[in-house]
Amino acid sequence: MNTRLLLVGCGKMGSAMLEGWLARGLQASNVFIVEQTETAEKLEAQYGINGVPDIDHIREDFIPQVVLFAVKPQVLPDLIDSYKPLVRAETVFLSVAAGKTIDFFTSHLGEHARIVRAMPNTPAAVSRGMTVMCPTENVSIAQRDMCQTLLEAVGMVSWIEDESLMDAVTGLSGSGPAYIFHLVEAMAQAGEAAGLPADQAMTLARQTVVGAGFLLDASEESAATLRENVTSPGGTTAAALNVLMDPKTGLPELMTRAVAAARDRSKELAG
Ligand SMILES: NC(=O)C1=CN([C@@H]2O[C@H](COP(=O)(O)OP(=O)(O)OC[C@H]3O[C@@H](n4cnc5c(N)ncnc54)[C@H](OP(=O)(O)O)[C@@H]3O)[C@@H](O)[C@H]2O)C=CC1
Ligand SMILES: O=C(O)[C@@H]1CCC=N1
Repeated sequence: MNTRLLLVGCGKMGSAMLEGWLARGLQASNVFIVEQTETAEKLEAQYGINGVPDIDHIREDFIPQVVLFAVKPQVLPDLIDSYKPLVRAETVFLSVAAGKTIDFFTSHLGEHARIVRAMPNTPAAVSRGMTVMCPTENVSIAQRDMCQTLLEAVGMVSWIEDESLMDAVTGLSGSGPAYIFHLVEAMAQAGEAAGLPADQAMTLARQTVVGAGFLLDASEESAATLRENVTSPGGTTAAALNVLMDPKTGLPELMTRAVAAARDRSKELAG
């Protein structure tokens, strides 16, 4: 947790990771954050971290080991070239931007730049994230280990060699937390439709998803077995699952389309 880190963009995903790292002992003095002026000032007040409005304001003797791009993919083309002076063997560029390919980074930063394309998710804020990473060949073992340590501090890490899978990763675990939050909304809405008061329906939906998540985490059983444990033959759950598991109109079909839509959007964001 002593990595010298330059965090470019500290919005929802950047701050989710940062909060996880600070909770794990990342030293604020080892971090610079590039953000719009007002946000930089707020972050400085909130975390005691050096916040600067652009790369030109970084202390000259600050040589980052990791430059983490956590800005929207759409703004990356405008700012990426200004980071070229930071290219050196000891610096790895870690991007979490959806869709932005390794080719995009090498075309702007040059072939010598060491790049790791990553896809985390927001549960990183509570150290329960899922991050998948894909490195360029020139990323050293030590640099891979450094990225692994950073991201492992905020959840689980997995590496892939085939970069083309990053779009599917984005569609599943990158965007996935939103599907679960929407499930809570849908369950609450359904509870209301079944006759419960709105606030009670939301409490029940929320706690059911939280409880099921904890059970999944604590148990060594598969998701299928945990589902079966709830399902009495001829009972209420079976009646609901007949609807949810319908091969034509059920959740698997709907989820397949949702993940494919996210995957396809990730491909488009490559630009
Ligand atoms: N949110 C998520 O669940 C996940 C997001 N990602 C990826 O993370 C990246 C960030 O997404 P997210 O955090 O949701 O987006 P946000 O808009 O919340 O965060 C981006 C931040 O970057 C700031 N910013 C804009 N321009 C610059 C600049 N030139 N220099 C420095 N900072 C700048 C924005 O400031 P301002 O708002 O003032 O413009 C904002 O605070 C995206 O590429 C996304 O694909 C990956 C996995 C999950
Ligand atoms: O919605 C997005 O584009 C980003 C990438 C994954 C999650 N959020």
